[in-house]
Amino acid sequence: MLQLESQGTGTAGAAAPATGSAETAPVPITIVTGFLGAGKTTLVRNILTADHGYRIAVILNEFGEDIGIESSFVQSSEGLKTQEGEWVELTNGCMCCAVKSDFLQALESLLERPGGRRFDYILIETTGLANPGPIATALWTDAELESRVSLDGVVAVVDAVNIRQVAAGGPRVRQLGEQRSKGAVNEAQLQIAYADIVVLNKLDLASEEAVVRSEADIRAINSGVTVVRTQRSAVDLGLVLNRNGYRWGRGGRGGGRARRPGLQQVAEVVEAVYELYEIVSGPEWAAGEERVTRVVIIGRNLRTAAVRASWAAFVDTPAQ
Ligand SMILES: Nc1nc2c(ncn2[C@@H]2O[C@H](COP(=O)(O)OP(=O)(O)OP(=O)(O)O)[C@@H](O)[C@H]2O)c(=O)[nH]1
Repeated sequence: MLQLESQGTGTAGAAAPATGSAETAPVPITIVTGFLGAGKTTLVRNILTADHGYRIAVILNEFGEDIGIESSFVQSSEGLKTQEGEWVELTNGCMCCAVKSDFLQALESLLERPGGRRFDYILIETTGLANPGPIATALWTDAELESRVSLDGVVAVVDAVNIRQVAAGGPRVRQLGEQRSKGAVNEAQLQIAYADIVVLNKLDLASEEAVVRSEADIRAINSGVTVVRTQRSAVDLGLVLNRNGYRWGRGGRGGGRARRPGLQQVAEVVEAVYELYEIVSGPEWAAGEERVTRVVIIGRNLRTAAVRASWAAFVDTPAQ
């Protein structure tokens, strides 16, 4: 069943800055990912220029040799120039920094700027070929950083026209179907798999049939993800910021639910994709219902005997 949310143009509905938050509260981070040319920078620019009152810092995570494209967006929109690794202040108080590799260093330099004002929000824009998993993981493997920032969510921008194939000046390359060496998963799939929300962009260029097909492709990878249709990445910012999706601590996604006393009788569902996991409270156990733990593992070329043996060793009881 499709669960879709249509979105018009405009960025109305931007989330207001958290009120009364302590100066020491962790700064939320949203990772903006998506395949080459999907509309990531357009989304980041929309967020930076929307009337939300946030003081936002953006880290453009550039792994390639050429950092010209993203920094030119800083220059053209604000008339500023930036060197790699240098923070540039925009006219509305937001900051921008392009880094080739070590975004953690950029994050630390941002948090430790002497006399620097505190930021309400941090965006990390990945390159189109990035796997967002290690970036998210790095945020919770750095114990020092973890206390000062918190991963709020992962937004994947998807090009509704080219999600299946790119025909730019060469052989037609299928973004999702592109074959990789044995065991490797392509980045377009990983970006969708890690996402809390998919911004399905370029609706002006895609037929309704292509959009519906794209939505089905997305759901096949990440069935529970929120999909928002956009043109020019114009999305209600309330949907992408402050999702509070990782409230359960290391790597956990809580779906915004907090554990409360008195709810211990509910079943918990843990859904994990690579390093990230989501914990969602299910319904209460019914009277007399057998309380069992089930583990469902989905993957390719799984060796059942090895998985069972590994599980049995882990729990120290025979697997059933
Ligand atoms: N027609 C159309 N063009 C769009 C839309 N969204 C973005 N674009 C254009 O698509 C191009 C790529 O957009 P970007 O926002 O730079 O995409 P990106 O994902 O940051 O690209 P890379 O950083 O190169 O991977 C730009 O020329 C945008 O103006 C849209 O909804 N419709």
